[in-house]
Amino acid sequence: MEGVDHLAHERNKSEFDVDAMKIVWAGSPHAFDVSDRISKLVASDPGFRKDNRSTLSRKELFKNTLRKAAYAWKTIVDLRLSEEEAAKLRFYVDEPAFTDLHWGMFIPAIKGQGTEEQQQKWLPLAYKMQIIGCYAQTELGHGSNVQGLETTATFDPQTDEFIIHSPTLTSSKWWPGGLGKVATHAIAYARLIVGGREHGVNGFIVQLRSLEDHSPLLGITVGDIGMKFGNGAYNTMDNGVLRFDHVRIPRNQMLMRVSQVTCEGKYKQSDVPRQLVYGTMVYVRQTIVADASCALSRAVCIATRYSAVRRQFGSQNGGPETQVIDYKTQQSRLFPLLASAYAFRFIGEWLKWLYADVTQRLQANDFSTLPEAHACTAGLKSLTTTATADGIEECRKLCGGHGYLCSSGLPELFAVYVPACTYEGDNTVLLLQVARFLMKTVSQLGSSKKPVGTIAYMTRVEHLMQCRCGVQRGFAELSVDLVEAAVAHCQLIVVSKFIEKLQQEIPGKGVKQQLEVLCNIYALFLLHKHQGDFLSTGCITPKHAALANDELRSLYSQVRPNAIALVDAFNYTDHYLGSILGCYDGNVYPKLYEAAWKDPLNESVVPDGYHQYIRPLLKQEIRTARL
Ligand SMILES: CCCCC/C=C\C/C=C\C/C=C\CCCCC(=O)SCCNC(=O)CCNC(=O)[C@H](O)C(C)(C)COP(=O)(O)OP(=O)(O)OC[C@H]1O[C@@H](n2cnc3c(N)ncnc32)[C@H](O)[C@@H]1OP(=O)(O)O
Ligand SMILES: Cc1cc2nc3c(=O)[nH]c(=O)nc-3n(C[C@H](O)[C@H](O)[C@H](O)COP(=O)(O)OP(=O)(O)OC[C@H]3O[C@@H](n4cnc5c(N)ncnc54)[C@H](O)[C@@H]3O)c2cc1C
Repeated sequence: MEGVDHLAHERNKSEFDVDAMKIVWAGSPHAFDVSDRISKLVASDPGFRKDNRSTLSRKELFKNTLRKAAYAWKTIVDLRLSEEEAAKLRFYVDEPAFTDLHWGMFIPAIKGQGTEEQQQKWLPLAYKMQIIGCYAQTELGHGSNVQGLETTATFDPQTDEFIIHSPTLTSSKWWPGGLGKVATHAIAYARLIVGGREHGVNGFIVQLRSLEDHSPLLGITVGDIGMKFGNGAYNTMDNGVLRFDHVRIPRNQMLMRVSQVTCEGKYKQSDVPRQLVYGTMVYVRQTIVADASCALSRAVCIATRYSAVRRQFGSQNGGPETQVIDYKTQQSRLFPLLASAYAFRFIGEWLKWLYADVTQRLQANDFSTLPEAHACTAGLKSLTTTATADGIEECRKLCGGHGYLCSSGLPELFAVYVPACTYEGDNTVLLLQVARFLMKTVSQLGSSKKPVGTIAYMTRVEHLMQCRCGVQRGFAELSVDLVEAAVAHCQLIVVSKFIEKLQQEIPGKGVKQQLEVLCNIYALFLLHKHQGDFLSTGCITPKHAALANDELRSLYSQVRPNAIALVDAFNYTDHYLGSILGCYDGNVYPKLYEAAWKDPLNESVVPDGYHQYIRPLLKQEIRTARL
C-alpha cells in the first residue's frame, strides 16, 4: 500500500545513528544540507523528470537534454544558487550532458593552463555560459598516446596567429563531449610548431561555431560521432568529430602558463614540468574517484533494499519465505560492495585533499609531490572505476530478473557509468603509469631519496631489491605483473586511508563502529580475493587465511541488521535513484506492475503489426513450405 514503509522492520534493526552517518557520507553538516536541499528541489520539479528517457528517440532524447540543461541553468540563475549548489543541481539532474565538459573540463583547463590574462578574458564568458566549451584532445587515431596527437598548431609570425590544422583523417578530433552539436569553443590540443620546430602538445582556445546562428565557422567541420552503448545512457551527450582546415586563431589563444610563444616567434618553456599540460586530466581523475563512490552507492542502495524486500524459498509451515538478504551467498556478494562504496567515498575525500595540496605547491613552484599526485589520481581512478563498473553489474545480478528491467534503474546506471573505465585515461594505461612510478621508486631505493607519502612502505622492499640481482627484464615484458602490483599499491592506499578516517573524531551513536566493520570487510574481502598472492609470498599462513574467512562471515552477520540503514545514509531520493526496486518504502511489486502498463507497447491491446504479420501466420494464410 502507498504510504506504508515496507522496510520499517529493517530500519528498526539499525544499531547506529543514521542521521549522523548521513553527515559522515556527505562530508560535513554543510555539505549534507546542500545535498539534501538540492536533491529534493530537483526531485520535486517535474521539469527534471527522467522516467521517460528509455522511450525517446535519439533526437528527442538529445533535445530533452538541451531543454533540461537550459532549465537547470534558469533555475540556477533564478534561485541565485552558489557554485556549490549549482554543481549539486547538475549532479542530481543526473544526465550526461555538454555541461559536464563545460564545467568539468573546459573551465578547469583555462584555470589550470591559462595565464592570468587569459583567465580574466575567458572565465567570465564561460561562467556566464556566454560561450560553451569542450575539451578536444582525443583524435580518431590517438587517445591514450597524447604525444601521438597529429593536429598541428603552426605559428605565423607574419600575422601573429596560429594555424590549426587536421593533416590526416586520423587527426580528426573524435569523442570530445559537447563537441558534436553544442560547444561554441574548444580547448583543442595540437602539436606546437614554431619556426619549423615542434614543441610537443599544447592547448589552444578555438572558436568552433558562430555565437549568432551557431553555424560552424570557416574551416571547421563538426558533427556527432553517432549512437553509443545502450539506448538512453550516454546518448544524451553529443560526443563529436571535428576537423580543422587551416583555421587561424590569435597567438594569445594558446594556453601559455606552461609554455609561451612570443610575437617574435620565440618559444619559451616555463621552468615547470611539461606534464602540467596534462593538469586538467589529473583534476578530472580525482573528481571521477568521488563520482565512483556515488555511482556504486546508488547501485548498492538499490540491490540492498531489494534484497530485503525479495523473499524466495525457505517458508516454514506456511510462514513467509526467506529474505534473500539473509542468504550468505547474497551477503558475500553484496556487503563487500557496500563496504567499497564507503571506502571510495573516503579515498575520494583524501584525493581531493591531495589534489588541492599539489595545486597549492605548484603555485609556489614546488613540484615535489607532482609524481605522487599523478600516480595516485591515475591509479585510484583506474581502481575505483573498474570496481564500480563491475559492482553495478553485480548489483544487477543480485536483483535477479527484475534487475534487468529499465525500471530497476540498473541497466541505465551501468550503461552511463562504464565509459568511466576508458575516458580520462584507459584504466590499463593509467595503471602502467603507476607501475612506472613504482619502478622509479624502487630504482631510487638505497639512494638518499627516501620514499615518503603513499610509497613510504617501499623502504621495506629495499632488501628484496638488493638481494634480487637478477637481470632486469624489460618493463614491457613484466607489464602484466607490474599492473597487478600497481593495483595492489592502490588498494593499500584505499585501506590505509579508510583506517586513517577511523582515527578521526566521528560523532554519532554506533557510527564509528559501523565504519570499522565496513573497513574490515573491505580489507578482509581483498585478502580473501587475493589470498593466493598473500600465501605464495609468505605474507600470511593458511591458518591466517582461514581466520580471515571466518572473520569475514562474522562481519557480514554484524552488517546484516544495519544494511538498510547504511544505504539510507546515502540520503538518495527515489527520483535520483530512478529505481522501483530501490524505492525508499520497499513497495516494489505494485510499482513494478503499474509501471509495466505505462510502456508504449501497451498503448494498444492488439500490437501494431498483428494484422500484417501475425494473423496470416495464425490463419495459415502464409503458404507453408512443402514438407
Ligand atoms: C556521466 C557523468 C559523468 C560524471 C563524472 C564526474 C566528474 C567528471 C567531470 C567530467 C567528466 C565527464 C565526462 C568524461 C570526460 C572524459 C574526457 C576525456 O576523456 S579527456 C581525454 C583523456 N585522455 C587521457 O587521459 C589520455 C591518457 N594519456 C595520458 O595521460 C598520457 O598520454 C600518458 C599515458 C600519461 C603518457 O604521457 P607521456 O607520453 O607524455 O608521458 P610518459 O612518457 O609516459 O611519462 C613521462 C613522465 O611524465 C610523467 N607524467 C605523465 N603524465 C603526467 C601527469 N598527468 N602529471 C604529472 N606527471 C605526468 C610520467 O610519470 C613520467 O615521469 P617520469 O617517470 O618521472 O619520467
Ligand atoms: C564516453 C566517452 C567520453 C569521452 N570524452 C572525451 C572528451 O570529452 N575529450 C577527449 O579528448 N576525449 C574523450 N574521450 C576519449 C577518451 O579519453 C579515450 O577514449 C581514452 O583516453 C582511451 O584512449 P583510446 O580510445 O585511444 O584507447 P586505446 O589506447 O586505443 O585503448 C585500446 C586498448 O589498447 C591498450 N593500450 C593502449 N596503449 C597501451 C600500452 N602502452 N600498453 C598496454 N596497453 C595499451 C588499452 O589498455 C586498451 O585495452 C571520451 C571517451 C568516451 C568513451
